[in-house]
Amino acid sequence: MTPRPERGEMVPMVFDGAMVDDETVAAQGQGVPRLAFPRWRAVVGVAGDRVRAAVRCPAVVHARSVARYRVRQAPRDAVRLSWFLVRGVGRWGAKGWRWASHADLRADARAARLAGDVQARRTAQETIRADARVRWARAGGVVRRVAVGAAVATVVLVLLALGEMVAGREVMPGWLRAVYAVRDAIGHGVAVGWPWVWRSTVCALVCAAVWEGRDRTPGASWITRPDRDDDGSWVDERMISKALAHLGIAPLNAFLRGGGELVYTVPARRDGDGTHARIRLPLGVTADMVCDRRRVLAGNLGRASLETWPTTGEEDGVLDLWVADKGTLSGGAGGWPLLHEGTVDVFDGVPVGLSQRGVVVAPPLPESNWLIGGRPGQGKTNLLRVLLLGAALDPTCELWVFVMGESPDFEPLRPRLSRYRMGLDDTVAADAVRALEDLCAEMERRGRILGEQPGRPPKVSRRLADKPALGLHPLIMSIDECHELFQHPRYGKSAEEFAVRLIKRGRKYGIVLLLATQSPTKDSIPREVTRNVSCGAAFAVADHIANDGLLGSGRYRAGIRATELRMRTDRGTCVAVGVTDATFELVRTFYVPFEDGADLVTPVVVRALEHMASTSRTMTAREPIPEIMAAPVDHLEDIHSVIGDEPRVRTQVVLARLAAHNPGEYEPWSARDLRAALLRHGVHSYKSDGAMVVRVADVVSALARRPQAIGVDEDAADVPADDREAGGTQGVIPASSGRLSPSRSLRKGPSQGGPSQTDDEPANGPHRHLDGRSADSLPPDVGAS
Ligand SMILES: Nc1ncnc2c1ncn2[C@@H]1O[C@H](COP(=O)(O)OP(=O)(O)OP(=O)(O)O)[C@@H](O)[C@H]1O
Repeated sequence: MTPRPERGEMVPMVFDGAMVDDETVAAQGQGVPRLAFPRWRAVVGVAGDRVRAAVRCPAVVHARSVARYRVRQAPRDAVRLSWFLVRGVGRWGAKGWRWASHADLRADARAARLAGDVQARRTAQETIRADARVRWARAGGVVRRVAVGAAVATVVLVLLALGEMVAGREVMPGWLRAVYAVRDAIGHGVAVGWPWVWRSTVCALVCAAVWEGRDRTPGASWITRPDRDDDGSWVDERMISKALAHLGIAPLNAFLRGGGELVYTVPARRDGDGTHARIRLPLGVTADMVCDRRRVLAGNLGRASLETWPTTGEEDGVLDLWVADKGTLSGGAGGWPLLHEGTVDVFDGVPVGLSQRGVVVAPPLPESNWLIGGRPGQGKTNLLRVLLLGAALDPTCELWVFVMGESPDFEPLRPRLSRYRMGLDDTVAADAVRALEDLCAEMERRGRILGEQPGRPPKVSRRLADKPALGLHPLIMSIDECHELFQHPRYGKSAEEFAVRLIKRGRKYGIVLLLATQSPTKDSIPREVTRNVSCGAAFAVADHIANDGLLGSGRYRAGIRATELRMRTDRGTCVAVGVTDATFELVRTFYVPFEDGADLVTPVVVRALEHMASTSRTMTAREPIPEIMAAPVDHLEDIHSVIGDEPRVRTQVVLARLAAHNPGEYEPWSARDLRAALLRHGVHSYKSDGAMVVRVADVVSALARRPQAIGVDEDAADVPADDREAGGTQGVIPASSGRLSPSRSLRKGPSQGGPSQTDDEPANGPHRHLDGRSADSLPPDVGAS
């Protein structure tokens, strides 16, 4: 008995055990089987792995699933085949009866009688009679030929038999013996082959009857199709027809129920990572009716909605269907092919992503303008950055970037940009509009230069772009969050006007506009812009308005829908039009990270700059021409001129006259703007007869008081530096563009709040002088010289 432990004393617990010595251990060890042939086991293991891999390969898995399915379905198939046989014989009977009774012609005659069409009825009856006569004549001819043939054969056989009876074959001449040999061979062949002939005839008839009685419902199948629980289900015409038959479209259902068969103008065939088919739909059915039921169609085909793309073909009644292989669209596009090496020719194309077919989408930049949009955080900026990085790797491209918001997304590109502004303040909008205006002027210049070239080439080509003296290099301007610019109360209208001009006409001149927005509605992006851009890229959007705003009107109805893209899940994937010859592409964009400390953009920019430094084919090899600046507007002078000699004028009248005098500048002005402009010069407005007025004497004395510094914006001069609107990020000239000559300002700096030079700007900085004049890399107007 175990003694009871004292309270608090530690006692070891024993569960079970036995004492063993070394000999016992050695003896037990001998009983354990040892690995006699480890190498053999390794060989068997490798072979086993190979067999397992082969068994798991898709073709074998597919074959196994078909075989399993067939075995499962065998009893059902036997019953169905019997039923087909009976139904086939029945159908033959019915056909025979219709033929014998001239049922089709009689139906025509009946229809003509009901319609009261005597002539048609008479024609049908005559046709029946003539048909019957021809038939009997033909049957008589056949019977006659058979009877004559049988009689001749019988006579020949009887004569041969008699001849053989009267005289033995031995005495017959050689040729006659040969005739008897042929007769015997034929007789023998018939005796041996007859049981097989009738058996195979019966088999053929049964097969033909089963075929005749087969199920003709669309998608009906009983030979090779496994059911949908097979995870490798594929798409063929039968599956498509079956899926279409269950969409709930009444005219389509009626057509298929009536035994109609859909016409596949392009039969289902492999197309990239999916299957493509083109189907002519029956009367009363249009492709957009199918597009509207896309989710049901996807479900019927066993695919996700994003994997099923029904679109309108070349006619409304033609359905273009592309179905992705299961799961192929869920992976990203992978790394950008130019991330670590390579250069770009923008005339050949910039790789931006993979299409639904798994091929690289690389649209050329010249002759196109882009509108990129979608809900926040879906990858617009990344796509814009990829396009710009691609262009940066072409040393002949000049890049301008404007970001209408506080966002560092394009900071790493800065050294490669000729103009760069970022920020929310008005000066950024002002500079963006000025850049658009400059591009319009540049477009005119390029038009002249092209006209002077031998053969008057219609557009800028690679060859012309490579001639530095002409200054026809690709000029790419990008505006991120462009809705902010187009909706700007002061600059929006001018921005719209210039942008529309550029989009409509810049195409030929190597000038490209890249616009990105979160808000592609008709209020935020001018209609003329959405209508005329050639490339639209829509990431996940909320509704058909945004969809059509980006991709062009009617696209949603035609089934080209970015509304199907899911927020977050499909981040980086967009529906794009105009980027290839196809009606649309589902592009999984390449991702070049610039976030959370990861920056793969900078190395590409460094590479681009190094490439520019090492080649003579750069846009900076040309002589620059200065930025064409907006003419300064002298508000006080303008106010004075519209007041004229009147002692005092109501502010509303001053505003109206100013708007008439310079609509671009003053149309957006409100009474508050006018008051602020006057106050900057110490001029107050007063109330007189219940209305606010401006007195001419005050304006004249303010004019006399103000400094006469030439080239200094007097508004800015009146305002203490600290009170001025914070300037956005200044534009910079690429580091490698040190050859730029000093600017030759055509006009004076901006009218108000022009960006001031900041201390932290790089030495080669924006090259913008304090008087608002700046250099840029546009070439000189050689056409004018
Ligand atoms: N092609 C892509 N592949 C993988 N992830 C991507 C891709 N494009 C974008 N993303 C992810 O989506 C995030 C948002 O991307 P991006 O900033 O380009 O979106 P956005 O639409 O411009 O957003 P916002 O409208 O807020 O500016 C990125 O930080 C990145 O994580």
